[in-house]
Amino acid sequence: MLNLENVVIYRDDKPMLQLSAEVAKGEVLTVMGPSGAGKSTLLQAIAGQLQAPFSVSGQIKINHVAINDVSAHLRKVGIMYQDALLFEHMTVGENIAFAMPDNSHKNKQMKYEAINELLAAVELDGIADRAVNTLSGGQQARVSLIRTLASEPLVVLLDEPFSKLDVALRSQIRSWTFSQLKARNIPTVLVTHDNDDALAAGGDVIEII
Ligand SMILES: Nc1ncnc2c1ncn2[C@@H]1O[C@H](COP(=O)(O)OP(=O)(O)OP(=O)(O)O)[C@@H](O)[C@H]1O
Repeated sequence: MLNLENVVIYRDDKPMLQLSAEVAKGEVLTVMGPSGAGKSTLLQAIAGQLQAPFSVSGQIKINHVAINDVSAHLRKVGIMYQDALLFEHMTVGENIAFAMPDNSHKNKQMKYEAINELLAAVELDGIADRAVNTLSGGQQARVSLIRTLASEPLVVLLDEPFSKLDVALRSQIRSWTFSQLKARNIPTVLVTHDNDDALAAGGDVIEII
């Protein structure tokens, strides 16, 4: 569960955005609002990655624990952006393996079986050994999703992750993404300008101004 309790984000010490919300496991909170309102900055705050000139007050809690009380590498927040941001010089399998927690599998064989299972869930069976730069945009988007899930996040933040995909692919990858997040009971915050994204997410929508 993700709780945002009286969260206020400041830019140069001036309040820019205020928000309280609760996102249950498997639910998606959609945040909409005009360009520049501070949506991406809010995601940075939830990830505990806020940098000057921004600051935050209030409480951000993941499973009832304030993020400030957890060191950065243990926060387990997965973020997806509009670019897949994969490591171009690695294979698909290496990209996913890199995201997996060190202790997630007993040996390499089990790790690769898990990777293939994840890839199969988005109809990408058998591409673990392909170089990332030989994949189409839609395939890269799916690998990016799988890589995020492989990191076993407690919370996922989606910053316009579908906006560069063409219309047909967009709705398919969107439904894959939401069904995978729901199946894993992951609370998710989606930032988007697209009403169809918000509808597909199926959860509460907050409009910030
Ligand atoms: N490093 C920075 N220093 C100062 N101001 C910044 C910095 N980064 C972003 N901003 C400003 O802070 C405000 C919030 O930016 P943010 O990217 O969070 O908005 P957004 O709602 O996500 O916008 P968009 O919908 O266009 O992505 C904007 O006015 C932006 O110009």
